[in-house]
Amino acid sequence: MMRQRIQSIAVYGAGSWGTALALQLARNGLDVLLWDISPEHVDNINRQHENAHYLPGIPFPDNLRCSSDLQAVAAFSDYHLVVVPSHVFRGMLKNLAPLLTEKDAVIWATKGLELDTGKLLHQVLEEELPQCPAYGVVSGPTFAAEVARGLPTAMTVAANEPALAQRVVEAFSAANYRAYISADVMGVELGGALKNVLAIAAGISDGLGFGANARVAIVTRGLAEIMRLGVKIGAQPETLMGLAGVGDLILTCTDDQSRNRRLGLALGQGKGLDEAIADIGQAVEGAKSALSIGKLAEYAGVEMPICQQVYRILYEQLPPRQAVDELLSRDLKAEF
Ligand SMILES: NC(=O)C1=CN([C@@H]2O[C@H](COP(=O)(O)OP(=O)(O)OC[C@H]3O[C@@H](n4cnc5c(N)ncnc54)[C@H](OP(=O)(O)O)[C@@H]3O)[C@@H](O)[C@H]2O)C=CC1
Ligand SMILES: O=C(CO)COP(=O)(O)O
Repeated sequence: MMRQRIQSIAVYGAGSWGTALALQLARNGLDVLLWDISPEHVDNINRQHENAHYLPGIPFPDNLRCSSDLQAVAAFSDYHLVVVPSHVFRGMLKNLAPLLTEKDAVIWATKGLELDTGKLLHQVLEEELPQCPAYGVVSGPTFAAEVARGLPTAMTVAANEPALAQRVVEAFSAANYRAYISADVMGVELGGALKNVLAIAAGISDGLGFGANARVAIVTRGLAEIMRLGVKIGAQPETLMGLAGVGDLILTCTDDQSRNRRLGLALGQGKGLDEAIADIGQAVEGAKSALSIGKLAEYAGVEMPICQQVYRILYEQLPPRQAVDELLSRDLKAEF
């Protein structure tokens, strides 16, 4: 299908990431309407011309506005970027379903799996929005605060229609921002979901006071888990070795801006799960994905020992130090 350059876009979720992406698109000249579920949050944003709660000190340009009127936002553009946390992804699409038609293209930046089913988000989208055949996902090593400040960033855009990927890449790309085209929707979304669980593992290791060797062992053996599952369910290995795979894995396992890594640090230092998540006060997707990855791994018939230990620490009260001992005492085997 021929697609014109994207001139306007509706963005759903005025949290850190939805706002940062909306800023990037607006600075590139698109008309952007940002939706949030909370009318109070929307009022504050429109009054202050910034998202003081999630990204303080970053002014909104005039072509970025905010609304809590879902019907008006959905009617604003034929392009829809969903950036709500994964546990409300299906509900968001259900609410959008009566408002969208086949002319609408849906892109998401959410990283995670569906909580109860372990489904990938493109599967949820196909179930909830069968009338929207064109869809895609954006992902990569992209901390919201850095994107909001205009710092150099690269990411991957995968879509089931090449012209859509091309137009979304153009919409985001600028002197400070480089987006790459991909056709591997599954690989891009899987990389983004799995790295969050592994970032919790890296944080736990650092929280326990283990060193650089342990952290990088987790990154590398974590990548082996991502590759094993990804290749088994049909992702392209190159995608998992790219920005949305190993790139994002390294970023979130090694930098304290990551909320998933910070959850791990807190657990390793002896904090409880609920307290640690409350202290962070934002989406910590890995805590949810740790629950659903087990289902996907079981379905695919692959072993994911690090992800499994994270699950047991979070939900079966396994002491972090014992989890590490168990990982180190597994049967010796070939690396690949
Ligand atoms: N932050 C980052 O650097 C990056 C985040 N991501 C991904 O983006 C997704 C969103 O994360 P992020 O923006 O960081 O999270 P935040 O915690 O910063 O914001 C969450 C957003 O979701 C909204 N929300 C909460 N509940 C609902 C609901 N029931 N219906 C609709 N909206 C709801 C919140 O609204 P309210 O504030 O009004 O409660 C808020 O706008 C996650 O999947 C994350 O992994 C991906 C790349 C980078
Ligand atoms: O996905 C992210 C960066 O690419 C953000 O990571 P956290 O959700 O761990 O903060």
